[in-house]
Amino acid sequence: MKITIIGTGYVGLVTGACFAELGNEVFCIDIDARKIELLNNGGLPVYEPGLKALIARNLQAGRIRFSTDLAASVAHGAVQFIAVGTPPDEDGSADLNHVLAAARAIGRYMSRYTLVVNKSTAPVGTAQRVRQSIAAELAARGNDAPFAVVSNPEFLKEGAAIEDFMRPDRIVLGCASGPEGQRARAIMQRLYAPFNRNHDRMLYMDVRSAEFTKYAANAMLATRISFMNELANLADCVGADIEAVRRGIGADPRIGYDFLYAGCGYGGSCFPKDTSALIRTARQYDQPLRILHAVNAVNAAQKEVLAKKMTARLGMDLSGLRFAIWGLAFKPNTDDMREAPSRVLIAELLARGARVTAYDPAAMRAAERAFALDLKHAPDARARLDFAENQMQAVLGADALVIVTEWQAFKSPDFQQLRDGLKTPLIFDGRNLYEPAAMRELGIEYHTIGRTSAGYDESRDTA
Ligand SMILES: NC(=O)C1=CN([C@@H]2O[C@H](COP(=O)(O)OP(=O)(O)OC[C@H]3O[C@@H](n4cnc5c(N)ncnc54)[C@H](O)[C@@H]3O)[C@@H](O)[C@H]2O)C=CC1
Ligand SMILES: O=C(O)[C@H]1O[C@H](OP(=O)(O)OP(=O)(O)OC[C@H]2O[C@@H](n3ccc(=O)[nH]c3=O)[C@H](O)[C@@H]2O)[C@H](O)[C@@H](O)[C@@H]1O
Repeated sequence: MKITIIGTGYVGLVTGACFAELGNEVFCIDIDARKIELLNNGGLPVYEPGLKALIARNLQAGRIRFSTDLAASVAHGAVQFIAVGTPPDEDGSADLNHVLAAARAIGRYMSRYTLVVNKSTAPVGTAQRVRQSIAAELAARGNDAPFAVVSNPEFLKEGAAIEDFMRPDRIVLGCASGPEGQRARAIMQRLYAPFNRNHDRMLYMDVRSAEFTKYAANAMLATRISFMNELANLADCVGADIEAVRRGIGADPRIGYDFLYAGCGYGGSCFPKDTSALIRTARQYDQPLRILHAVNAVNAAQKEVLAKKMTARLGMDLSGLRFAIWGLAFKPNTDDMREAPSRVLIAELLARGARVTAYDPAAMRAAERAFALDLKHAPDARARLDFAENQMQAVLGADALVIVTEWQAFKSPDFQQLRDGLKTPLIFDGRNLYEPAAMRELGIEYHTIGRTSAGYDESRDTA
């Protein structure tokens, strides 16, 4: 099938590359000429495992191409995917400017039946606005080419994007009813057929429900994390081990094990933005989402938890101390620094006078850019932040190690070397990577998120 993808970010690139891999002819377009040039030269604007090779293979086979030429790209596809960003507006709502600009471009250049598929995460009612934008452009040039707009939200995770796309749990498709919807549905069914060989993963629904489903999914996942983070903080107080609790509740199939890891808060471009956008939608309808407000507030506080544990142990004034930070990206296997908990932690440590040496396997360059921005008005603090070439170098002579992202390479380090490298054998772990008992045996003072049970002093209990 001939497919156009508008927007070559995480979602557009993965969607385009995966459809090309299945034999489709894919035309990817972006307004960012630098990105397109990079892609045409074999580069990749994002770090995503496996994506570079997948794109290279399909570029060579002539099944995918990249351009800034809107007219040519719209002329190419019978199916046009919109996969542009929907960043938060100042009031937290989703900014639809990019989506509607893409819609107008389609309306400006299409000349035959076109199926427009919105993959960007956008509030209920967006497909309707996309439809209106296209219709207005068509009318302006007296063209009556037929088209349909469907909603096909994306559920991939960064770091596992290709696997998620190629083996989706479900493919949500929101179509209108009637013959127009039937035609769109048949095309999408054909396009996604290779994903449905063993069992049908397509979930058909009306457009507004599909749009809503995307926000509901992210809100549910964010809620699970904030819920566990609150329980972890309480577990620290009562002397319970949140890991044991996670296993204990996860064994109930009604709860399940996934997305119950306590930590130093969720980040990324999606949970923070999508929960805020849903809250904003609810406010518009005077139907406040009280739980989601709490989810966001808990997450904001959780990003401060590591710094709080550090000041409780080391005092409020951290000047004269140097901390090694392992992990800067908001999660492993990505270089994405958007809303990363490391940004809150490092800003706080620097504000308290500390020096910081940070290391991340993939996000160093992105981090340098992020901190240049965050610390624009604090050159003195910026001067106390540097980056190490590897994880052990960061640790050498540091007063403590702080773990913020759970990269595989941090899970089994040489603990003797780690202990000997640190000036003080002290670890603050925001991702609960190690067994507290093993750390005790090694003579390392180990602070976790909700795992202090073994060191709990029962004499603290009141009658
Ligand atoms: N990043 C992720 O893991 C996921 C993101 N989403 C959603 O997918 C959408 C896209 O997200 P990302 O790929 O992360 O965004 P991104 O910011 O990485 O990429 C968006 C791209 O769209 C381009 N663009 C903007 N306006 C354009 C226009 N008028 N014409 C052509 N290109 C244009 C930008 O230059 C940029 O390259 C968002 O709504 C996001 O919430 C959904 C699931 C997963
Ligand atoms: O809409 C989106 O863009 C995407 O948002 C998330 O994907 P992503 O943000 O890439 O990454 P996640 O793996 O969900 O992690 C998000 C954050 O939650 C944190 N997290 C995750 C799981 C957990 O148990 N505990 C926890 O603290 C991670 O450290 C990370 O900071 C969703 O998982 C995807 O399904 C969705 O498509």
